[in-house]
Amino acid sequence: MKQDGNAPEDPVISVRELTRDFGGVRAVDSLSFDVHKGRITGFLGPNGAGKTTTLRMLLGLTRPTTGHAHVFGRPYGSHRRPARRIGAALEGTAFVAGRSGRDHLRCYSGPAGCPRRRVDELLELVGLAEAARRPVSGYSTGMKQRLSLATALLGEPDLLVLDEPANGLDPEGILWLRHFLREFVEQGRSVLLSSHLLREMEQTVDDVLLLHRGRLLYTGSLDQLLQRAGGERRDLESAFMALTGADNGARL
Ligand SMILES: Nc1ncnc2c1ncn2[C@@H]1O[C@H](COP(=O)(O)OP(=O)(O)OP(=O)(O)O)[C@@H](O)[C@H]1O
Repeated sequence: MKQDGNAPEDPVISVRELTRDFGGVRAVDSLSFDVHKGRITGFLGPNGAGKTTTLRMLLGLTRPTTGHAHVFGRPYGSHRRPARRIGAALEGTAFVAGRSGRDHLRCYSGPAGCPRRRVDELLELVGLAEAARRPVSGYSTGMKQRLSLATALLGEPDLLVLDEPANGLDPEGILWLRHFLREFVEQGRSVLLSSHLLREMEQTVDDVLLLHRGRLLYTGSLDQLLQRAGGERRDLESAFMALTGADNGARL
């Protein structure tokens, strides 16, 4: 039976021929891919590859030049209560400097349809309970990442869309994030995360969308990509280099 336009076998995200130009610059070039339920999908590529622009189009924040991006079978903006289905944390989230982490979450809890008591549960979950009453201006980058994640979780979404969630996290934080995301998808939910940190993501993702200069180089499982990479070092960086040509100056 179809639910909200999305049968179990349907992709959680479907992107078709998605393109975005900024003036003369083609930031995203004819992307087509699907993201599947119960998987952690890594949207990977070097700085400037077009990851953030794509995620912004997915979330209805940037208009595509052509093509479309659907979440649960329809554009993000046409969901009645998007935060109940899709939790998003994009880079550069603005926080009101003097506001505490707890008050930040409380402000967003109403629009997300979340009871206020859940705010304290979420602060505990992301490891910010002790810092909850301190102003966000005093938070480290990693603490802000945790707060962004908690904000994305307010609506108890089925899908998390995270832009560079590992940035600013220390090794312990990255390990924590990895475990958290694994538990999240084991509940039948899904994650799309962007990152330029290929080594970190190799330990985290199930599926890979490899992006370079706005174009998709690979879409499929991490295992298949590593198999294809061949060579002595079967890792994501080598696979990326093999797909782009090792001497093309791509910076990771
Ligand atoms: N608002 C904008 N105006 C003009 N150019 C833009 C704009 N947003 C992005 N771009 C350009 O589009 C390209 C892709 O940028 P984007 O931020 O999507 O890449 P990214 O893969 O997310 O990079 P990073 O890992 O550095 O965040 C870059 O060349 C960038 O300069």
